[in-house]
Amino acid sequence: MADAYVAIEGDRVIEARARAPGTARGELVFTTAYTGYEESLTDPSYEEQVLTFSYPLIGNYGVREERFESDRVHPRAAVAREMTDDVAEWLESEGIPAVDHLDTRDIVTEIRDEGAMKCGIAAGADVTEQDALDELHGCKHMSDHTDIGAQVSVDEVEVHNEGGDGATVALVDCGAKGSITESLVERDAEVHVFPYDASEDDVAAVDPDLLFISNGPGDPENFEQAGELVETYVGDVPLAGICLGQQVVANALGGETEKMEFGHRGVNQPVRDLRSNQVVMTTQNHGYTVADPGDKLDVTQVNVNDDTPEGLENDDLNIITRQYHPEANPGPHDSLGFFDDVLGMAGE
Ligand SMILES: NC(=O)CC[C@H](N)C(=O)O
Repeated sequence: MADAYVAIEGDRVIEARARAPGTARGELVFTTAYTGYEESLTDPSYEEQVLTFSYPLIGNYGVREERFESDRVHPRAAVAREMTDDVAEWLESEGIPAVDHLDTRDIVTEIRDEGAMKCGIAAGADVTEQDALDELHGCKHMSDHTDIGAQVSVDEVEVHNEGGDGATVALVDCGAKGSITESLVERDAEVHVFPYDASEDDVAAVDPDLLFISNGPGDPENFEQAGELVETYVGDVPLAGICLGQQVVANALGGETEKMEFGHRGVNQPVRDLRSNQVVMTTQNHGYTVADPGDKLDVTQVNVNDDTPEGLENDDLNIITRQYHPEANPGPHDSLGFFDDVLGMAGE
């Protein structure tokens, strides 16, 4: 008998097996990644989402903290065809409901047909279908999480590699993956991690060589202050952005973003560089995209599958942004050169 339920839009309820108990709600999305479940589950970009793994077995190489991208699990719940005890126990210890033994192909097909949708989850011995439906009915649209930055950002400035020989980077933490800081520190940068709502004066105090807007959850339009920093510094300081960072930069410089039908999440998204004509395989996790880059930014890279902008640049203003995750955890590592390029703009 089922001891877990997933309720999706249209009030359809799917039966499952509870792997970690509890109730939760969030935007139902899927990733096609076959490795990197620890990285995905600790990626702050998944805040307020319920993550379905389309790969049928999740957890076959254990759970190791060194692969975490932040200090907690961010999706509100996890859904898999089969989840190992390691992962289930980890999620239970984090208080995150998890379910398996359901047809994840069915869920993926539903999302592909109908788009990313709200869902409710109830798992554990005492739950009912109605508990999952109640969660579904209480679920908000992603864009309505207007202060989502506060849920994922540092509260105070953190400095990494103080006194480092390289560039001074102001990284605006909109929900940054830890490996972005690591990639910069590995290249000798002194990284000042700022709260998502840092002011112009906060940033000016460190006299940065590079302003870097991180990845993060939800709608980029809800990160107004980061956009204001971009408007303030454009032309004076080189600018870089990853994922939500690309979207924030585009919005701030006269472009526009929009919600995609179900987004890109996985580790084998092909991206073509329009200048070199080279294709790289990339890690991705986004549900919004740049619909119009505005007149200050050129689209320099596109997704091979659907032509959406994957890279925006302005050589005169020293701006490079990427929609995918060049820090590449869990990989593939094709695009790590991005960090050399952005630090190159900063004079390194
Ligand atoms: N990984 C990210 O930064 C995601 C960006 C944004 N929240 C989106 O879904 O498009």
